[in-house]
Amino acid sequence: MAPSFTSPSPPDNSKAALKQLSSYNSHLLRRVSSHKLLSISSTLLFRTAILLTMTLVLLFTLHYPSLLSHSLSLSSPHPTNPHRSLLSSNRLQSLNPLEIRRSATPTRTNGLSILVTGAAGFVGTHCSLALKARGDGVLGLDNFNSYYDPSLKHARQKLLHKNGVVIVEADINDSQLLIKLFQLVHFTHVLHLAAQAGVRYAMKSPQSYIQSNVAGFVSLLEVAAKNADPQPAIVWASSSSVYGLNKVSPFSESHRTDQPASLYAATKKAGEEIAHVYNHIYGLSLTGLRFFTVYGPWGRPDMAYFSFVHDIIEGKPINIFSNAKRDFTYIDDVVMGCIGALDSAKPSTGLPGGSKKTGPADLRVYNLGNTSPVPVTKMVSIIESLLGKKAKKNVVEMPSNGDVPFTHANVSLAKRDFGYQPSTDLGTGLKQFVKWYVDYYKLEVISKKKEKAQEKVASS
Ligand SMILES: O=C(O)[C@H]1O[C@H](OP(=O)(O)OP(=O)(O)OC[C@H]2O[C@@H](n3ccc(=O)[nH]c3=O)[C@H](O)[C@@H]2O)[C@H](O)[C@@H](O)[C@@H]1O
Repeated sequence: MAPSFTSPSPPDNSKAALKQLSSYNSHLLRRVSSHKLLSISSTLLFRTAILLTMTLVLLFTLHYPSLLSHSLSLSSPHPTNPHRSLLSSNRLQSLNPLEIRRSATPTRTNGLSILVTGAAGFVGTHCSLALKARGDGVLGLDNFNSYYDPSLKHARQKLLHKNGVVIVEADINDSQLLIKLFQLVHFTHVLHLAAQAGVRYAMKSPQSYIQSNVAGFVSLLEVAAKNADPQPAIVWASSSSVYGLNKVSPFSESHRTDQPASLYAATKKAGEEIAHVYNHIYGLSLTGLRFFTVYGPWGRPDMAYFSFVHDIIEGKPINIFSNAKRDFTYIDDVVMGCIGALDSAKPSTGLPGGSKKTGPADLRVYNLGNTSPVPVTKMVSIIESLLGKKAKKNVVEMPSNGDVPFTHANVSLAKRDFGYQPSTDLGTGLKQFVKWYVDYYKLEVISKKKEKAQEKVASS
């Protein structure tokens, strides 16, 4: 009998087998489709993640271009700080365009519109007041740093505010903010006085000099050359200290300035070279003013005459560097010099957007001194007689900390070009300073007394 290949007739449990098979199939199908689903969804997830990342990067770039521009265009020695951009955008939002424009708009025909950097500083305050008083538009900028008591800077700010000058609180390294200011106002001029001052402090805090006097200056020049429309004429504060170890006296602008004695002097000299570059490439009109030991009311507490008055009143000893002489220059004379430099500056010749200049522009440098050096010992005896009190004097050797033994300005160039003629001798100028000092600090004492009296009333 041939083997029968006929399958045995299905057993009776065929239905159960079918059920099993279909359940197996559907299980398989479910596994397959869940695998498919898994791979599809993971692809989707991957793509969505990429899309999301790209969107975020795009949004970030659009929102914070300052991060990129800082790292690309600023030659700041400091690493880019993301907080700075956030700070900048906060400051941008807090700007009041109406107030800014009102402050910067001249009130006389053909008046200038001037951005004064370092407006809460000593020279900045006096210049801003004088410019505003003659009908120019003035907007101040200051970072109110704590190199010396910021309350004095705020008191100067109050004075300026009373006289219609607004100060924007910001750093000159904040290029986004500078750009915004130049968008709001078509400044005809910049009086750039913001700087890290002080000769001897450079040994303690060298980086602050680089940040303000080099990087900050470049930041301002970049914006003035590339973003301002029209490009403003810029007058800025250099220093007598650029003469360094020069022995030829009186100091004239043609003398050598390649031997600075301090980092402060070196950064001011660097500023003069940087000015040359921006004048050469972009046609910025640039005038550097070499100030000679400027003093007067609302002055800087870090300077010798100021601290001597303070210490003599307090009965504290003072150190006098033997044989030191300075061409002390009174603030009102310096203000006249700054205004003369602003008025005589020819316009910049570059086109906005950083295109090359259309012709040569002004590149000038002037001494603003008093032409009459006085020994520091003499300065102290004038203060003693004004205060009616003797100083406790320690006459010591001049320490080697960047100081130079003497300064003496030849100002014939400034006289020729804008009529600069200093007219205040040290005795007259110090008298004005002491008068201010007594008034200013007496008011403080009175207000403290009042405060105490009020506290007593409140506690009783
Ligand atoms: O002409 C300038 O370019 C510079 O003038 C001043 O620098 P400086 O002349 O050193 O002014 P002070 O610090 O007020 O010193 C005045 C004189 O007093 C002397 N001095 C200073 C301090 C001290 O304790 N004792 C002392 O005899 C100094 O040697 C100097 O001869 C400013 O502080 C700088 O910011 C400015 O740029």
